Amino acid sequence: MESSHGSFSVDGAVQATNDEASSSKLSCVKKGYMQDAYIQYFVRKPTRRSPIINRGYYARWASIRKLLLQFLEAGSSSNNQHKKQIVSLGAGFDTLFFQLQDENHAPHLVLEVDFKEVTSKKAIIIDTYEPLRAKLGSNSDISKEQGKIFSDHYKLLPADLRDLSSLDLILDQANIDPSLPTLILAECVLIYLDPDVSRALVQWAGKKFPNSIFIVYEQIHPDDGFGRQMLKNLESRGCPLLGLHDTPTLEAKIRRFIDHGWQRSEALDMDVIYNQHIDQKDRKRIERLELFDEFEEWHILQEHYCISYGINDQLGIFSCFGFQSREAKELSEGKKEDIDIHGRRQSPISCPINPYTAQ
Ligand SMILES: C[S@@+](CC[C@H](N)C(=O)[O-])C[C@H]1O[C@@H](n2cnc3c(N)ncnc32)[C@H](O)[C@@H]1O
Repeated sequence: MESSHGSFSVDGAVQATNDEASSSKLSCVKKGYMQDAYIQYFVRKPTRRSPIINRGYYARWASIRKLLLQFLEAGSSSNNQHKKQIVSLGAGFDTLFFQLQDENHAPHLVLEVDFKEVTSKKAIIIDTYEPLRAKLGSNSDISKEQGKIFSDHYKLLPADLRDLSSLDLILDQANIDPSLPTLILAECVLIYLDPDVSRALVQWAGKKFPNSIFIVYEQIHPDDGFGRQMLKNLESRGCPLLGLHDTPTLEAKIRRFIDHGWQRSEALDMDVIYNQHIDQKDRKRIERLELFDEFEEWHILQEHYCISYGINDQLGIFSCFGFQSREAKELSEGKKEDIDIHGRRQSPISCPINPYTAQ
């Protein structure tokens, strides 16, 4: 089918990146990097990935998981317990909803959005495998042809993210309440969109959700040797990183939020996140899983991925959300020992401390 916005080959190739992501996640799970009882159902031909790819996916999973848990905990100590929502844009075959159900962390509502080609396949798989279908609860309605699932706490709906009016429509269909604390996730998604489109999407979300965190995981630094090669590789596979030149630095990722209506924003590259913000014990555990000698490539690779987030906090529940500010708060409250990655004791710092924080 020809998309109204681009050629079949580009949309088809971008959709195929989801199969690759699922396959890499399964490879990680099989090697013991992380647990996910559900990703197996979404991968037809399991493939073993190299240690560097496995470690990269683990870093991505662990860092997003850390932010996600912060979001789910935010405001829980106050008298007004808020229902929470997750809206995953370009969710692909992500199994987050199913994992959170098992862990008793599931929020009030999870809405996943992707191209219809992807949501139809996801609906078929969920309908086929009982362990997935059972998680939807008894009150569920699956339409495989339309790529739609409606259940009490999980909705899967098709939309093209380039069409904001269709997004408005599906938020209504999914019964999303824009005033509730909402986590918007875009993992390896915005970078495939034209920069005008991703800016419009960021602005749309910022206006729509006054109490929200918008987390973006994607590539950065197109202008060095590694960055140019990364661009070339994806272009040759038919899915160019259309947004990379528009947001080539951490500052640019932050500006995309701040210039489009978000109250606060932070951005960190994955090398920093992996070294400083992922649980050290778990990092040590996964570093023993496979023989690993590609240290130089590893650092370069990680420097070319980043996480940025925008924060809208009308309710005042996200004041210490984020990698740096949250930890700084724990430090200043004496809940945590302030030791850097070299084991040196640091002086106390107050929240927030990220040099890239913009207000
Ligand atoms: C690399 S995959 C990532 C999937 C998932 N977020 C993850 O991290 O595993 C990118 C996903 O974004 C979706 N996507 C890209 N452009 C889109 C658009 N314009 N509308 C809807 N979905 C889109 C693709 O179909 C694909 O499933």
